[in-house]
Amino acid sequence: MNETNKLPPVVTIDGPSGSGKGTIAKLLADRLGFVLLDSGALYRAAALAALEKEVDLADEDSLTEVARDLDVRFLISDGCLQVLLEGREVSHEIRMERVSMAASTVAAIPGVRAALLQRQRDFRLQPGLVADGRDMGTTVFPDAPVKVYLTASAEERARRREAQLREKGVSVSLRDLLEDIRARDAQDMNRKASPLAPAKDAVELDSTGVTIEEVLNEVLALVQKRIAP
Ligand SMILES: Nc1ncnc2c1ncn2[C@@H]1O[C@H](COP(=O)(O)OP(=O)(O)O)[C@@H](O)[C@H]1O
Ligand SMILES: Nc1ccn([C@H]2C[C@H](O)[C@@H](COP(=O)(O)OP(=O)(O)O)O2)c(=O)n1
Repeated sequence: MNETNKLPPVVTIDGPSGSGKGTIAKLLADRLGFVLLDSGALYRAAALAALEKEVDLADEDSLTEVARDLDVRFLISDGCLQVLLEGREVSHEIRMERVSMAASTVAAIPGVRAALLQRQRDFRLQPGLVADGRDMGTTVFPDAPVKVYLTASAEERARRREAQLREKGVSVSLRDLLEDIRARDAQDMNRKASPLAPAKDAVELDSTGVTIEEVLNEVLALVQKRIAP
């Protein structure tokens, strides 16, 4: 048995915004009793810290410093992920649209990604990890036995976001949401450092018109096949 075989197993779920990564990762982690890593929350917390410190989003050195010094903690409370930035609850704030776009901008900086790499790997604990993001299968956990690349059409993803926001009492035009999604896709896919792309050994699942339960069952079948029970 080599070192890799002794490490806890990882299921990576990468894909663009609104493809259902977070939903599937949470359900899967609950079902398997695995640890959950929402890597986007880490980039979002870094972006919020930068916005609050009024750091110029073009100043790569200062943003790298913000990421290195980031005081962020994740707690699970009543089954929900709570994000604490310098001890303050920011779970809702980091999901705001201005933070989403800033997170995508901050995440394109190689120094920021390097500063957050080990923190993500530290989530790999027994009995296993489910990690969602953009580069979980390509860069952070390249040896993961199960890699999923989840997609859905941009229109469907915008509709999902609209429904999600409507539920929170926020009304946003579908056209604006579609524009935001396309802008973020382009930024995340075209950057040099760990761009959003399927790992060579990832299984690609298109969730357009597919229910959450059906996606979950497909991923569970992969887990059963590739991770020894
Ligand atoms: N297969 C699916 N069919 C319909 N709605 C979905 C599906 N997967 C996720 N959703 C819904 O879409 C929204 C965005 O999902 P989320 O998991 O936050 O996406 P991501 O983490 O990829 O940005 C949520 O409201 C979620 O309930
Ligand atoms: N592993 C990751 C996770 C997120 N990011 C960046 C790129 C994304 O646009 C932002 C926000 O990610 P997040 O997964 O929270 O976004 P969505 O829920 O998919 O809308 O962070 C990244 O570069 N690498």
